[in-house]
Amino acid sequence: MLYGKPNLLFASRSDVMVLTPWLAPIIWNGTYNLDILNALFHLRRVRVGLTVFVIRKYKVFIKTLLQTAETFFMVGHKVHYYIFTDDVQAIPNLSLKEGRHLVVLNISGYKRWQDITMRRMQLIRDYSSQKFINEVDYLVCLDADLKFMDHVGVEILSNVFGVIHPGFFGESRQVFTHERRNYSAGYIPEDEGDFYYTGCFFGGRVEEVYKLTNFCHNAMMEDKAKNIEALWHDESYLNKYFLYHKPTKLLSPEYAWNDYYGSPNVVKRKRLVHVPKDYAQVRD
Ligand SMILES: CC(=O)N[C@H]1[C@@H](OP(=O)(O)OP(=O)(O)OC[C@H]2O[C@@H](n3ccc(=O)[nH]c3=O)[C@H](O)[C@@H]2O)O[C@H](CO)[C@H](O)[C@@H]1O
Ligand SMILES: [Mn+2]
Repeated sequence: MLYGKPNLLFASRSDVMVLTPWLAPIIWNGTYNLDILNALFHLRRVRVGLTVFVIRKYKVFIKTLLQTAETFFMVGHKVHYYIFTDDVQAIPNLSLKEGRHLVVLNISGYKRWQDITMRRMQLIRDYSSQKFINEVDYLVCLDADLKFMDHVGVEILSNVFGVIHPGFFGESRQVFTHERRNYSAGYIPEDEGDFYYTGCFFGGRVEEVYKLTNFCHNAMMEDKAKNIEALWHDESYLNKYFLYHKPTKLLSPEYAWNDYYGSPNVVKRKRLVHVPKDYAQVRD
């Protein structure tokens, strides 16, 4: 493996935080050498599962997500796409590159969009212990209304990782839309919270994703028994999990961009971007 020697007296980025106070790397463009990482993960023959849910009208998003993933996601590595859907026929049968597989998982779905988004935690948990654990090393869990526009590879992989929401990376705790009702299982006190993490992208080793999704699902069920729902649903419970079980790697907002937030200087590449959607159209 040939590459330039790392220089201890040179900071890869001086404009952003690249290491959290609990010593987890924050992945920004320019902070890593992809050749080194690819070589290490190839030696481990890493297998990556990507989960996505397309229930009811969200089927319109799947083709773009898969097509762009074939170009930009984990190129050269083994990939399993796990598509959870209520309509197997609607999933396009794309021809995939070598070492990449499409697995369509038939589920029944829920009526309310809030339940569809929250119940992803329960389903990912259950499939993690019954299936994913036997087939892949890492899971990457994504929203459907996304498209890859640039490289997303093994630099994201770690025991458990989260992505900093593009709307809040410069904000104070008061601005974070954490759940603030102390009787909710998603509650985060006003003087706690590190970052605001997006619900659209998280992952890690299958065992860790099992723990994360189990926590979030149980928290949601606790609230449901009290007839409440956290402010931003699964995203709120995810933020609660990450507060007390800190992610071992964080991805910068490059990994969950939304053009609504323009083009700030610190964001050099927009890797995974939201596809604009008409809420009235897709959510019934
Ligand atoms: C960018 C971001 O932070 N996204 C989060 C945010 O809103 P979003 O507005 O991005 O949520 P969304 O409408 O994309 O729903 C989340 C996901 O659930 C699935 N789905 C939803 C409805 C439906 O009828 N069919 C279906 O398949 C689909 O995979 C979708 O991408 O808040 C949600 C909870 O409120 C989730 O935490 C999302 O991850
Ligand atoms: Mn979304």
